Amino acid sequence: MTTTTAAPIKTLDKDGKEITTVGFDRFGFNCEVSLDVLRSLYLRPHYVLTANDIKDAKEETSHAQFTQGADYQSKSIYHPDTKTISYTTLSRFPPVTLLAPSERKRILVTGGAGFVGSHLVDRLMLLGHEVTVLDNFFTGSKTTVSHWVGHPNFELIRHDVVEPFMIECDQIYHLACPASPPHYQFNAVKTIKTSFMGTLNMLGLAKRTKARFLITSTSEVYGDPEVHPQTEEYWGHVNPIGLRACYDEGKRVAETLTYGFQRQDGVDVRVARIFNTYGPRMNPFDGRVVSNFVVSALKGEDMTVYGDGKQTRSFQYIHDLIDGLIALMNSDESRPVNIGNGDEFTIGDFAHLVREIVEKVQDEDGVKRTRQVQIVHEPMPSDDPQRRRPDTSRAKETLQWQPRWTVRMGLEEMVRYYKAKMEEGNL
Ligand SMILES: O=C(O)[C@H]1O[C@H](OP(=O)(O)OP(=O)(O)OC[C@H]2O[C@@H](n3ccc(=O)[nH]c3=O)[C@H](O)[C@@H]2O)[C@H](O)[C@@H](O)[C@@H]1O
Repeated sequence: MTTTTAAPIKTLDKDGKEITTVGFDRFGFNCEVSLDVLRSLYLRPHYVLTANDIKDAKEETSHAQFTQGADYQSKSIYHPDTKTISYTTLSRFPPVTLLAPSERKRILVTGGAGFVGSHLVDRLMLLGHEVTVLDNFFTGSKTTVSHWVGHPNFELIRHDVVEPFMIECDQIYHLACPASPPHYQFNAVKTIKTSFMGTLNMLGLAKRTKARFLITSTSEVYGDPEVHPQTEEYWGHVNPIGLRACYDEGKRVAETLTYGFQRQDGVDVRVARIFNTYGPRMNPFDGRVVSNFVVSALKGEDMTVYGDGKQTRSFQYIHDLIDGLIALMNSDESRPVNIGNGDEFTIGDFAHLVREIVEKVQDEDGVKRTRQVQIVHEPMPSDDPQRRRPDTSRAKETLQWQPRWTVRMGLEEMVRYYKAKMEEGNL
């Protein structure tokens, strides 16, 4: 194994201050953890260990620039000659806070093996809580949480939320549902069933256990919005019979159910409306714009912009979202809350930014490009929203939450993550 000598890359927030921790101590719930420890769970500093391969030594150095310190990542060892991969389990788990039994919560995370879920699980585990993950692995993957398997505070259960599930718990984060347009449109009936029956089952569980219930809703409840930016008061503009309806209307009915249980049964509910979010562990093939652009650019393939590229999105980094979800869960705010980043880009401009950042990382790591990737256009999918930007005044006021990560900083980290995956043979 090579020793790492590279100087750490500083991660700066929107105000130019260095980010060394994420989370905060608020609403009686301390969720602050070291960024370095979190990164060691997803940036895989030693993802490849093959005998006498000089290229690997260089890779270790480049990833080490982002992950100084602890290494708690389970190792995936790729053998290029036989195209096989061997996994080792951890000999040691990352240290988790030792909480008094009265402070330790039993937390259920549905969809906990997905992109957002796995980051939430990392945070809750490091904080010392007992975490149970439910996932049917349709879009989630066991590898996202494999570093916790075997830990006494952790349980991973294959279960589809359309079926009831019994457990004793204090908090439920209900995330389970495919979120990328190609995935949720793959089986539209199943998507709406997941939103409706899954939420019904989890609300039933919350009612019985008196657990606090948080649902991750979406900016898609606003449809193709006629109001810009979107506040929580806006009722939306959704085509109820279009291709996106299975997701949009599914989440709208899930919100309706949630407030039904609150009014009728006194269930303690929280509703997060999440705007476009990106980060490591996004399935590289899930078809969303950030992963598509980064993966194409890294592979030297052309990036595809749908339509003329004038439609807009506002991109939030995963750690900001997790901060927002935890703040909302532990606050007293039971109205819907937008969680998103206000930095709005046209998709055309965003493609240029991604290409620039991929080239920067490749230059830093000494990767030679044979040509510059091109930005090409394809027809726009139906009902694609034209503009989207959150008004996050409510989150700022009631949660004292604001996004800290710049889109550029988050993208750089994500590029390094996919670059590692690529060299591991996983892309
Ligand atoms: O990423 C998310 O958080 C959201 O992704 C989707 O919503 P959408 O905004 O359509 O996300 P993308 O599929 O990433 O598309 C964003 C824009 O980029 C365009 N796009 C996408 C992919 C691509 O390769 N090229 C491209 O131009 C799309 O047409 C769209 O205008 C989901 O519907 C949301 O529920 C989810 O929360």
